[in-house]
Amino acid sequence: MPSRRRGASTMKDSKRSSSVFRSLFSYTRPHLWTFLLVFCCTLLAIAADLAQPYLVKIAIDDNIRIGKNDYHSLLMICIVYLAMSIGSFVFTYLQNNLLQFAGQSIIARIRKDLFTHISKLSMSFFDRMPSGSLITNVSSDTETLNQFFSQVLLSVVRDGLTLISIIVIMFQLDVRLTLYCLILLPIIALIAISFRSYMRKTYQNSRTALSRLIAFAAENLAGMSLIQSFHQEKEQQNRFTDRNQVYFRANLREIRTNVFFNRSFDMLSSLSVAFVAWLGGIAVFDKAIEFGVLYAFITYIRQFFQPISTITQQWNTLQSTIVSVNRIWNLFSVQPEVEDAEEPRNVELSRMRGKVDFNRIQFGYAEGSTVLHDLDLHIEPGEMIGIVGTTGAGKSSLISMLCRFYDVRKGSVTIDGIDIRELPQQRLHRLVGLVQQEPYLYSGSIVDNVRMFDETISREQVIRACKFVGADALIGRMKDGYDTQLSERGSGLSAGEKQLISFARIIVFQPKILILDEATANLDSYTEQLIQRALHVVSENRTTLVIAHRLSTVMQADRIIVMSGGRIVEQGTHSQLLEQQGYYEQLYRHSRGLVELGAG
Ligand SMILES: Nc1ncnc2c1ncn2[C@@H]1O[C@H](COP(=O)(O)OP(=O)(O)OP(=O)(O)O)[C@@H](O)[C@H]1O
Repeated sequence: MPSRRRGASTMKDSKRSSSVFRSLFSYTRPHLWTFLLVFCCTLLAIAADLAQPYLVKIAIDDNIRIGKNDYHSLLMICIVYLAMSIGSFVFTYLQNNLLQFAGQSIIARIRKDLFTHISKLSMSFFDRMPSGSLITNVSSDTETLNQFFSQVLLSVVRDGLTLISIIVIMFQLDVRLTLYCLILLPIIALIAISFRSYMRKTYQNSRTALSRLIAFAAENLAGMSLIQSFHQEKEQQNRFTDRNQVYFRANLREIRTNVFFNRSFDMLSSLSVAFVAWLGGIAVFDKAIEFGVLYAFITYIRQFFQPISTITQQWNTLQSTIVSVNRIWNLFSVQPEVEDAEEPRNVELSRMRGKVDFNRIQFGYAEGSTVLHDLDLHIEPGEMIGIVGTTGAGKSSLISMLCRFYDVRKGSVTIDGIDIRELPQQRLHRLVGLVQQEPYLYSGSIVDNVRMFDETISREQVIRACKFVGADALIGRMKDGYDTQLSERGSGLSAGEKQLISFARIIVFQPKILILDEATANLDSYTEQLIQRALHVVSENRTTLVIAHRLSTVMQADRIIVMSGGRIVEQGTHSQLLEQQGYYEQLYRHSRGLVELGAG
């Protein structure tokens, strides 16, 4: 029964939308007084606006036409008219500013909460969610919400009230003429409704074309080095031009539709003025109404179309607000898969020794697939473990278990006998330090990058750490030394330089357990020596796990773990493993170019 199903899903959608909007309004609660003030300002601004034609009507009918030559009253009316204009200006100014203040404060709060929420989510979430889409959530979706407060809400209140007030005043001026004018209402509604859906389509088309264009540009900028090295500039320019053209055309169509809609309303407005002038003119000839009434009527009928046109146009913004709010609340409703225990164990970090045990763990990223099989590994405090294995063997997955980026499916990971699920994650991450293959540097100074923006760590501590790992000389050569500002992702620094800075981070944060993921891959031999020395320094008195493709990196390790297909297949020192003449020995010989892996 498709129709019944559609009905049910529509009900579900509308229930969801209403609950989403309820959550949105919970953000508005602290600003209720501001909104009340905005409402009062709006009322006063509308009153001041609408009083003006009425004042002219009084001037015409009660002063000018009768020929009383009552200069005093006329002057008073002019002064009140002027006061109304100033009042309208002041109240509209206040209304706009207050509303913008409340709207921007709400959006800033939502943006902050959203960022905080996202940063607490588990790695499995980031595996599923492309970062481009998250950027859209944090930036443009919240901006659309802002439009809701600054445009839609304002329009509904201001234009809705204006419309009602105009109708009331028109009825008060002349019932018959008002009723004639209201005949136009169905025509207006028909035009508004038919334009509304067309405008929505053109709006959506142009938004889609724009986001495709942005996504394409972002992807290309990120991969520019690859494009240039493959001489693909021309091809990419052509592809960009195609997308640019699509957006250009979609945008023009949207603008054309808007202009056509606005002009149609203007025409309708002129038509109704002609209509009122004709009917009202006859009524004035017949002395059924006064001339001033006709003047006020014509002015009001002109003002009548403006709010309808604005409200109709806000419909699009309201639609995109609903989409954005839904997207934002979808994100808010995602719960982290890895969570702190209800009553986490509070351990003294300085007392931890760094004994690590993987107790028969099993893990897989997706249901039905297993990446780590019943893996058992016990590491003594201060021991240096090298982890080797071919691509996809499960090395990084094993490390992710210790960092608790994911939770094990079976078994447990313990540090000094404590299950890491019982530790607060914040403590765990102070206990376990990770240096990735491509260390991530943020835009900011070197000092801030080393202390990860933690102001409790002093500049002196940072400098000491950099000296300790041998990064001091390199930083000294930079333009502003430790205050050198790094750009996004630390571009401008070599891989080795980034690596040294990330080692300094480790020294500053003093984790008891250190993980190095391919830290010395892709380095020239001089930098590698530098890094090896730094590695030696930082791993002292720390339990260290080093993942390496190049066996030379881990030959000095206390123990080498050889992984294959998510299992530990061999372990021992370099010489013990060579003696065994097993898988490690094959890897070793392969790495020295003696045999092909798997041959024989
Ligand atoms: N985020 C993920 N989502 C789904 N599957 C993943 C994810 N990360 C890794 N895998 C899969 O898990 C298996 C083990 O991958 P893992 O990255 O742990 O291997 P690795 O030994 O570290 O490999 P490499 O040396 O290439 O980094 C692979 O089959 C891989 O495709």
